[in-house]
Amino acid sequence: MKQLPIHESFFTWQGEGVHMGRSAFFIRTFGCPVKCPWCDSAGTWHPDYIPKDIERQSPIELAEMSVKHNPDCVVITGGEPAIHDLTSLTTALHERGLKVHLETSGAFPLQGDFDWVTVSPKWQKMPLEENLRRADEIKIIVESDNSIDRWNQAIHKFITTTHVWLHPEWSQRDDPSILRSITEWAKAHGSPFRPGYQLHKLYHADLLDSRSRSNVPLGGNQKLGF
Ligand SMILES: Nc1nc2[nH]cc(C(=O)O)c2c(=O)[nH]1
Ligand code: SF4
Ligand SMILES: [Mg+2]
Repeated sequence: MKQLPIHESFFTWQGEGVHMGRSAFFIRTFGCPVKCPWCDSAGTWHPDYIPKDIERQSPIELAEMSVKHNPDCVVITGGEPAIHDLTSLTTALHERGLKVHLETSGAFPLQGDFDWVTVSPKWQKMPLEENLRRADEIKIIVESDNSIDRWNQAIHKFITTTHVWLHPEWSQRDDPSILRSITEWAKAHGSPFRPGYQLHKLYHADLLDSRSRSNVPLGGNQKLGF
């Protein structure tokens, strides 16, 4: 079976979205062509931050590691996991009775069988309509005061889910006008919009597993040369 380049895998809990707080084994694939200026996983793609020791691992090996922890779900994230064919991995996980969740920008066709799909659209590479329709939840990263309005105009026709999360971009998580724009939108529009947060970061939960690597947040810094 085809091996996948893996940036890291670790046991923690899902820090975001509908499944927030559920125990989760994370598999973070290596590689992302989207290149967001505030990416918080730049070690998966940015030339200045790529670790030297990226391993290729087989779907069976990854599934065996996952099942040892008896997690509520296995989250495949990245990077951009959908640049890889994940069919063998999702099969191997399902054969072990595990629920398989995907975190994706939605810009690439999905290959694999997923129990839950989170699409977080990015301006750098727009999501496919079919992925927006398929999404069980959508996560909008609010990076400026008009982010929500712009995304709503761009994608509202393709939204089928009742969970559209509004997350402050992490480097601006204390910015009052970003936070106010989220609160005001949620109050004015109601469902499907919901203010969200990356709760695992407040807990530093992922770092408690020594197999996790520290986040590399670009924080919108254009000088980092992505
Ligand atoms: N605990 C935890 N929850 C998460 N939910 C989505 C994550 C991601 O990086 O895609 C993430 C992550 O990196 N850690
Ligand atoms: S935020 Fe996600 S889509 Fe954007 S560069 Fe980082 S890994 Fe890629
Ligand atoms: Mg993360």
